[in-house]
Amino acid sequence: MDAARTPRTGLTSLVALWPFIQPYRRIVAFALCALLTTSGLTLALGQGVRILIDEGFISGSLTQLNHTLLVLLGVIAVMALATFARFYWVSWLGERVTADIRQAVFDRIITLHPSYFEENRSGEIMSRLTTDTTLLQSIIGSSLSFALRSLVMLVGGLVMLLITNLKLSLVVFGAVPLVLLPILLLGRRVRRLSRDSQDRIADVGSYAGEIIQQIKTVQSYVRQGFEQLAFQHEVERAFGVARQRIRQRSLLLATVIFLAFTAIGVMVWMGGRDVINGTLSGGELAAFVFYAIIVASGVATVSEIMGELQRAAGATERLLELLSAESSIFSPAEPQSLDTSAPAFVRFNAVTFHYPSRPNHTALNAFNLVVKRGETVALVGPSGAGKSTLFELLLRFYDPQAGSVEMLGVDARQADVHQLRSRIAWVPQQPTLFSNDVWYNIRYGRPDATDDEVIAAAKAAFADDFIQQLPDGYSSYLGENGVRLSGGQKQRLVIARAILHDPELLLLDEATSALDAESEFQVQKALDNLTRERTTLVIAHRLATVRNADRIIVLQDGQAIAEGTHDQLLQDSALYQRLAALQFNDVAA
Ligand SMILES: Nc1ncnc2c1ncn2[C@@H]1O[C@H](COP(=O)(O)OP(=O)(O)OP(=O)(O)O)[C@@H](O)[C@H]1O
Repeated sequence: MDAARTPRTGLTSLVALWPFIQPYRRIVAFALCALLTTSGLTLALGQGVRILIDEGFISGSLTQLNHTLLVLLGVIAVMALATFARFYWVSWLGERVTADIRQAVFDRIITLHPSYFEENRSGEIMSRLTTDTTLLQSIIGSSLSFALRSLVMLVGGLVMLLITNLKLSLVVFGAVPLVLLPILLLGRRVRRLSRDSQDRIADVGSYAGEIIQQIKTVQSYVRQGFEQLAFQHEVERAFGVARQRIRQRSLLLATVIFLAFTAIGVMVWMGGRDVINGTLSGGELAAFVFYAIIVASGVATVSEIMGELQRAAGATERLLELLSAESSIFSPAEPQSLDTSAPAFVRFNAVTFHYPSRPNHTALNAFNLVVKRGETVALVGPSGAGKSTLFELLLRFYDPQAGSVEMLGVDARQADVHQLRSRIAWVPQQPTLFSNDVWYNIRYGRPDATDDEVIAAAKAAFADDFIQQLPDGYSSYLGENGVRLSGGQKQRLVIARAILHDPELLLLDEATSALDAESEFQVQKALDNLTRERTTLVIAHRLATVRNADRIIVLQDGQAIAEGTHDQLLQDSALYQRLAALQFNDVAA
């Protein structure tokens, strides 16, 4: 995602995480108690050190020494327990909240209108779902608790410093602005670079994702070398930004440590003079140094974690962007119910439509069509005529800019989207299979179907035979998008899926890729079973299909320019004649 497109709201965007943390308030409270306990006890250790030195060593009392050590051991044991509780619950919180965020983001993505994914690369969205959420997990699950603990220790340490010795404390306080100034200056730069760094990593991910998906094309054109170089470029760009970021952070860290420990050195030197003069006890100086170190490391940790928090703020922003994306396709509050007795199953009323990404290119132009129940209508036309677009509108992936698409007497925009889509089965030109087994893939449109029903559907799609021959039959894993099947087999599987789904309206985009005669024959038989007695709109690429259709619509430039049967159109339409000769190899044409 473009860094410039999202506003940088800084750490305040972390506040937006609260709704996700809020359900676990009790655990937060519990973790905070544990955190306060460990911090408090660590601070108390300083007093232990003082007593140990002043009353144990200096007074030379062995019993006092033993006694002090026992108390100390008790404190250490409680501290260990509280640390366990703090670590466990804080990490738990990180994992839990991240899991919830992932789910919320996915829940949102899956309902978004398809054109959203034309504007945003899927790799980027995936990167948000994985990289950004993982970052949040490490922040909520550890950095935040470190930061809180350091902050508590910092404040507590400062108070204890004041109590222990006022004069020396002033030295420490004098050093604080010196330490804070570089943090503020460098921290801002770290934040900007963090966001850039995340963006570059998302680029790397989406680049690799695309290449892996297209691996066969890449290898067939022997473009591995080129892709390696191109990927290297992406990786190096990401590394370049990351290097700048870590350089700034290292600089930040080194500056802070140098300044903080210089201040401690000066302080020890001054304190040492007071001990020599007898105005300060050895134990007091030791306790003071102890607190000063706590304060210094507190400042260092907080400054380091500031960088982390900035990154988390960036990640949160990116996730929130996704979470607040609104689908432009949704059901009305009170949807009209479909009229199952309506004579026209589908009706396009003067539909004019352009894809959101191409506002100047009309895909459908005042298009009219009525499809009666039970009718099979074939769509024919040159490439880009708008045939697939009709399907996309019927499935309500998009809404037309003018006119209306009606199903069973109701404008698609007034109907319940789920109800509308559940009456349709869409068989796209490229069969889509999920990386799962045959059962899962055939059942996709009707998850509650029994095994027998699945097998019956496979038989009707002439797929049962080849499925039986797969290594594990119906339980065979098909690989990503069914890479382990032939083109004709994939087609028959998706036909089986549609048969099982048993829709009232079938939208069929016949495959153009040529199958061998035997495969073709099998697919054709499967399709016959699928389209029988069903309202069907088919983008036709086969002679048999146009011959069997009740009506053929010839499309050109988003308009229906002719209509009739195959024989009529061969007489009347020059365009149809040409298409028939080319696409259907119809010698009569
Ligand atoms: N997602 C999209 N975004 C932008 N424009 C699109 C999109 N899909 C299709 N188009 C454009 O809309 C017009 C109609 O496309 P459509 O896919 O409906 O044609 P088609 O008749 O199905 O063609 P083909 O037979 O080649 O599949 C074309 O000019 C195409 O470039």
